[in-house]
Amino acid sequence: MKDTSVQTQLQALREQFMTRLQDDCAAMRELLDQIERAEPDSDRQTLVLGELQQRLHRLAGTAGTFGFTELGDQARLAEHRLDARLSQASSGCAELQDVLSTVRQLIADPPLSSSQPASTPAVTSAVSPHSPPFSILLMEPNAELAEDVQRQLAPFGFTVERAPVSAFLTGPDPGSALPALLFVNLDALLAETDGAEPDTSQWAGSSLLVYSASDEFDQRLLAARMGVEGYFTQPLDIPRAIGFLVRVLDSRQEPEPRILLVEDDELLAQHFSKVLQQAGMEVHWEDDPQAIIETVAEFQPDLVLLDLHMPQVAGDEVAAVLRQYEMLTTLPIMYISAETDQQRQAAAMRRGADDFLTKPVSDDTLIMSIMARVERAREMRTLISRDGMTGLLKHSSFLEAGAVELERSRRQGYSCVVVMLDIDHFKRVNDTWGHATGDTVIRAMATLLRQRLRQTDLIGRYGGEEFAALLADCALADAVELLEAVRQRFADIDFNTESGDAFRCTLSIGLTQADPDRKETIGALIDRADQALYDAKRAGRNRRNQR
Ligand SMILES: Nc1nc2c(ncn2[C@@H]2O[C@H](COP(=O)(O)OP(=O)(O)OP(=O)(O)O)[C@@H](O)[C@H]2O)c(=O)[nH]1
Repeated sequence: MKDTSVQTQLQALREQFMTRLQDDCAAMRELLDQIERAEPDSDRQTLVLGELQQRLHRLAGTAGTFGFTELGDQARLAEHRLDARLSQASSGCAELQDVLSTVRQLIADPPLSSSQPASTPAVTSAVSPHSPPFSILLMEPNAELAEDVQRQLAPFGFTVERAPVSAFLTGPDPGSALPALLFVNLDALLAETDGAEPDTSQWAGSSLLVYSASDEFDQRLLAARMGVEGYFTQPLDIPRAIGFLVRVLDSRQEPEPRILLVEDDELLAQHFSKVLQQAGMEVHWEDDPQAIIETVAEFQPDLVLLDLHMPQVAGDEVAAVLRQYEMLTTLPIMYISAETDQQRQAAAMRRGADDFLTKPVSDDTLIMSIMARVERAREMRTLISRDGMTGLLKHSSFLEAGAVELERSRRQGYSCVVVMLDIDHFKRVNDTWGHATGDTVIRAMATLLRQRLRQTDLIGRYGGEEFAALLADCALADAVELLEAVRQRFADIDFNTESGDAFRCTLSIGLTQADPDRKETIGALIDRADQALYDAKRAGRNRRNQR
């Protein structure tokens, strides 16, 4: 359903554009008069021609966005003709007169009546409708394998239902909620369809993960055409599959994409902001390119959307400055510009950008291009910064992100709590039940932390069975309450082994508060939390201690 208040706001912006157009046309009329009064081929005339070209360029970029496609196209044509005239030293007077009279006609009677209303985004929310706990529907004909997968998923807090493979073709039960994720034996499914590509449309909205005995290209191609998010070969490496599955489900919980928009035209910026916000994104508009570094540090965008032609600093120069910072190497930069010259586009791209969208761009294209980039960048970032087994931040990434968060807490004056957690007598778990079971305990610990802590908290796998967390903007008393619940919940988990035995584990916790007024480093705070953890271990384990 479309959000009518956003539609009304977009319509209001369109009306503002029409009002501004009258002023723009008056300004261009004045420029045309000045050009005619100036000495032909004089510096003065060239200067004013340049100004007129810039105004036409802006009109070409904005008119289409507000639905006035024909006006935008004609402005672009006139801009290109003027550009050609300006890039040659001099050319026929008649040609110039012809362009100028075309512009005069265009602004005297701008083609507004034949316009389409600005397109409205079909995608109204990028946020998944599912909420945790996540449900997984498993379609595996082999009961033993199915039970094994179910058993290994149990400590992660996911609901795992089973269904026959034929249920894939009949679709979800009417009235029942769509599972967050389908985990399907592809070979068994293709046996049901005699090898034909199964129709997945009834499961749209569920993530699809498949496994197969085949690693052939044709089989993988068929899976790609079905839109699967993960493909595993058999025999199934269950811990690896579970790690992937947890990542897919986690990605559904990612915070909304944060888009930094650098655009000097306020009306366009407002239009893009509304369209992206309606699609579930958080948008920060920056009209001063010189403030970009501070804004990036503060807002932490997932993507920068850059206008190319801005009065003070060009978009490609901004991109080049951003790329000077090593930590911003993977930040996606996308231009959105009325520039259609392919050579200029390529030159701008070489300065470190990832994409080029040519204005006018439809709202749907804008949303889909941005979502595709953000999702890909998030996947890459996850691979680089996260531990494959648990999905938590790696040691070095935790320290890096922790330092940034502490800096932010100092600027904004809130306090943070740093926590160290360690599974008790973990060596015994490995020695008694085997390393694979030990891995399951580590994963369960990670999942529990992710479920209990907030999205904004940082959680890292600090060492083998040692975890670190930074709870942002959190009072010590709240942290104590939260971690006490984590400790108790962990002690309640029943771990089942392949041999049918069950066991439980406990956890020791050390925590300390970071005072925003004291400039302590993340390393110093972790040391203090670690000492508190050591005290808890010495005092008998399965307890929490603070310093
Ligand atoms: N299964 C598994 N074990 C790991 C992993 N990383 C580290 N370990 C094991 O974790 C154990 C840690 O043991 P210790 O540091 O001696 O401590 P502990 O047995 O947990 O005892 P306390 O911390 O004193 O309660 C070692 O046996 C490591 O081999 C891992 O990724 N998987």
